[in-house]
Amino acid sequence: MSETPTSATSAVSRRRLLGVAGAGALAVGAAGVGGYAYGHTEDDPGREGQATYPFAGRHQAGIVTPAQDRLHFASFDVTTESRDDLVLLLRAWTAAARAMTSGLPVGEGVATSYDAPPDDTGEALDLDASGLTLTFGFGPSLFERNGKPRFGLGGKQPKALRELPHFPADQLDPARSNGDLCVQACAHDPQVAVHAIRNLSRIGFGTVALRWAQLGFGRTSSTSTSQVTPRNLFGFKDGTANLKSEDRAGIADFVWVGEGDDAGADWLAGGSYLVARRINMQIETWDRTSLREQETLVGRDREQGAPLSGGTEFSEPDFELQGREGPLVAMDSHVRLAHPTQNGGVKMLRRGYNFTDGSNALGRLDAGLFFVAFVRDPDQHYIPMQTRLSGQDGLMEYLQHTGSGLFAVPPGVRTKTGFIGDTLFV
Ligand SMILES: C=CC1=C(C)c2cc3[nH]c(cc4nc(cc5[nH]c(cc1n2)c(C)c5CCC(=O)O)C(CCC(=O)O)=C4C)c(C)c3C=C
Ligand SMILES: [Fe+2]
Repeated sequence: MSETPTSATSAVSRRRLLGVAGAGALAVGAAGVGGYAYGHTEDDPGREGQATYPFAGRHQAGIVTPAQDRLHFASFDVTTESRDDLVLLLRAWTAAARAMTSGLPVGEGVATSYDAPPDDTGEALDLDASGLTLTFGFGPSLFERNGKPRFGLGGKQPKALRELPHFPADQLDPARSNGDLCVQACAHDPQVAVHAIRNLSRIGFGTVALRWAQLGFGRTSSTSTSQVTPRNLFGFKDGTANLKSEDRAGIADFVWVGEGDDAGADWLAGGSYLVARRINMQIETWDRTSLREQETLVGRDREQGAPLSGGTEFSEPDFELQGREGPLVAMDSHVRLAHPTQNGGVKMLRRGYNFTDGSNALGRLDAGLFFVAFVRDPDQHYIPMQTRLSGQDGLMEYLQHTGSGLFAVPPGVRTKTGFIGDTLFV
């Protein structure tokens, strides 16, 4: 559905661009590809299936951008203690991100010395930008480790940027959790997303080390009303009641960090917080559960995604409506516990993906949902809801949270000389 590029100019492969423009003329050629130049529209999330989304802007791309179908998420640890080296890396990542999101190869592409490795690893050379967005975040450990400030960032750590607390039933694997930096790469084509993380990782050699990574397929949320609601691995429509980019007031209230939200971290204004949770789903047990039980646990019907209180997919659930055995939308159903009316009016922008990572020792699928959400304040807009769900949600019987991370997502790069995180480092 989202695989078809809608922009004729941007459906041009990197190889053709090199052929036409030549390596030395890349910057000129790039301006015509869309997105590489600074012609972005402030706050415009773009259309579903677009082949290029602008990299520069007031906010980073990949948040309100219509969720692409593929994900490669990576978390890195910084291996240097030099602030200058870290800033050099962020500058180099910015240049590479500008190029790759425009459908261009990294650096000089393949047209470098025969005696040296090419700047770009090459597997995306025949592909266009494929709607690639790269969204960067900073973990709490970038600011402080073992009680000591790092990189001169003492005093700049946002108050809400702490490791997420232990939630009931968490079974977190430290090797799949946290990290100093994160990059969310989303694209229509998985090879483009993987190419992006691989090249950023390669550029970072000697400065950062990959800590953990997650591939995702099949978005589990819509972030625009123009998108069809996808399904998760339980077979249910997921994303129906998600916060959508067309809800400008909702996005302003619940996604973007505002000026003055945190006086000690004004650099984060225009940014957001990214919550990542790797949630394993007991697929085999679910597949032996009756449809009645499945729908009761979710609070919606499987076919249409309509609330069990009646109506169609986008009808508002009626939590008061009683059936023969109690409320039609059960007290411990996922939808009731996650609904804004049960959470002090809180709405959330979810942007997760299905995943399968082979099978486990019991011969069961190691599969689930890589939950990603962007929130303005994790203390108000994520932690209370997760506490409620982890403790009371009937679905938890089928879920295991195995990975976790919280990252502050700086605002977008706004100037030609700007770089990711420049509001924090300059
Ligand atoms: C803490 C936040 C949430 C986690 C973690 C989470 C995991 C999770 N969700 C599903 C399946 C569905 N979730 C649905 C709705 C929904 N989920 C959350 C939050 C979390 N989900 C919210 C805020 C909502 C919207 C509630 C509302 O306003 O009605 C749905 C219904 C369809 C929809 O509205 O998106 C499904 C289905 C799974 C399987 C899962 C963990 C693996
Ligand atoms: Fe959910």
